[in-house]
Amino acid sequence: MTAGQCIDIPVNAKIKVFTLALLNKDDEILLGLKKRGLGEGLWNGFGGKVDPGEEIVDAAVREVKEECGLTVLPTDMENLAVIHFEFVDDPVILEVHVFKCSKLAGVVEESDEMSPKWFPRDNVPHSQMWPDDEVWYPLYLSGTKFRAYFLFQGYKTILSYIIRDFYDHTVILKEKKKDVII
Ligand SMILES: Nc1[nH]c(=O)nc2c1ncn2[C@H]1C[C@H](O)[C@@H](COP(=O)(O)OP(=O)(O)OP(=O)(O)O)O1
Repeated sequence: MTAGQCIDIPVNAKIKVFTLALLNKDDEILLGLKKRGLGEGLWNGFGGKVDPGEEIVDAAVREVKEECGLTVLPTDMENLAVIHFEFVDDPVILEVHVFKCSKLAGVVEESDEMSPKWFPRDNVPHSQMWPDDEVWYPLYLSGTKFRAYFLFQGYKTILSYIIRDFYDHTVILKEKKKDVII
């Protein structure tokens, strides 16, 4: 999906594309404690920037290998969501492509960037995760594909968000703090 296809951000917005992989085994999800960079100190899925010319799904596969040692195949990566994050006073909007995958090979290994750990899928440490995760996590659990837009003030406060059905763009969830215009 490109910026022009998202109805909640300006067509000419400056976009940086990222991946985020949610890896499942039985009733558990593998999260990594981020050791550095964006989201340091938070439990998160595995992912990062898409390199120039790289397919988004290939970037997702590469980041999984780099960050937790597991091997996944592009064909087993199911596109769950596209989430746009805007930060007040930052002209760059992050476009995060979220994949889920249950076919995992290899051994989980700690990396320079992430310390991985399995959690029960219905009991993840939301107080130590990005605040948006708590909003959309139920959709992941129910297997609902979605598109979302979050407006942040700093990295801890969500000013507004809107979550839409992936296919027909109908609004699933929406909230905004008073006085925020979206
Ligand atoms: N609000 C948010 N909620 C969330 O759950 N994940 C987010 C998020 N904002 C960003 N992310 C994810 C996307 C991506 O997987 C990760 C950030 O990627 P990084 O900065 O770690 O990229 P790279 O691994 O390419 O970085 P370097 O290797 O340090 O260049 O955080």
